[in-house]
Amino acid sequence: MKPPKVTIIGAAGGVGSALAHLLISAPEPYEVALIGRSPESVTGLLMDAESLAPLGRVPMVAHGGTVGFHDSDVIVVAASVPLAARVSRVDSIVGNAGTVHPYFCEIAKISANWNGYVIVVTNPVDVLSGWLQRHARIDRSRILGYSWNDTLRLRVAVARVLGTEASDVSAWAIGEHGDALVPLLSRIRANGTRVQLCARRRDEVLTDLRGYYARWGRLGVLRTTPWTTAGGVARMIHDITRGGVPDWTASMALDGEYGLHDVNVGIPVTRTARGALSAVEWKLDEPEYTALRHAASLIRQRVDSLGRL
Ligand SMILES: NC(=O)c1ccc[n+]([C@@H]2O[C@H](COP(=O)([O-])OP(=O)(O)OC[C@H]3O[C@@H](n4cnc5c(N)ncnc54)[C@H](O)[C@@H]3O)[C@@H](O)[C@H]2O)c1
Repeated sequence: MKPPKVTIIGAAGGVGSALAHLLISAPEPYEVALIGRSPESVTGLLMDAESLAPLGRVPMVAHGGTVGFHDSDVIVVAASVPLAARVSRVDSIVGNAGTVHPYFCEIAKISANWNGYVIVVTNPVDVLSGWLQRHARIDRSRILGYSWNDTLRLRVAVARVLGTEASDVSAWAIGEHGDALVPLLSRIRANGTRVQLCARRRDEVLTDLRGYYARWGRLGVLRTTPWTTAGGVARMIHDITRGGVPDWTASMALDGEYGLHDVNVGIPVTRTARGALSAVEWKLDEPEYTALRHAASLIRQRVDSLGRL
């Protein structure tokens, strides 16, 4: 059987190159097509990959292009303007919208019968995935914004206060990948058992989670978090192409879930009995609903501000 084809846009960047490396090193094979800002940036990656062969692996990786979108199983959008120190994710909206615009226009031309998926990583991720969703003919379950890092960080923060392993924690952060994040502290489980955090521990968890981006910014390194992000995207690609059951959130256009319509917000994703991906709808408490509506309203305004593709 032909391996799934993954096209990565922004392949020479931190996230793009880490993801390409994970995919070509994965136990299950992928055909990986790379698109960079310049052909040379991709040629450099291919020269690097070539020398892996004596280690026993001949990577299936090549130059990619927009003409290869229609036969890709997954298109990952991770191109961006150069990172700047201490700016919020939203500050890059105009520059990044301009960067992804030509690719989005090509994706918008893909037939509505296309069976592939788009994973948008470029920030602000909810806004850009929502912008694409508004203009592409692709089903909402097939355009996903990458927002799982917040949930992963929440699980780490909860594990820290409970003194347990992060892999034993089930906890979810939904809403915006940004300041309007909605951590669902009412749904925490550790080793399968419901956990009620005391006020002090809740504060510790929220300070840890909400302070992550600022702590990272203070390091002054012009780097995002490519290892977590590429690891998360690689897991999503695995689940998408190999029928796995998601344990992740993604920014997906809602169609009535949580009382919201036509807006991309981070929500937990599941696989239906018919195999499609769909949004999980949980009953939230009132402050969580209010926070989610606030996040949705901010995201919608920002998508509106971008106008037509
Ligand atoms: N959603 C998330 O959780 C998450 C996590 C990490 C990073 N990000 C975002 O992902 C994006 C990429 O992050 P990064 O760390 O890889 O940044 P980076 O600066 O290392 O990489 C961006 C790459 O895009 C390339 N690029 C620019 N214009 C291009 C074009 N027209 N065509 C193809 N490639 C082009 C650049 O040359 C660069 O190689 C950023 O917007 C970042 O904020 C999102």
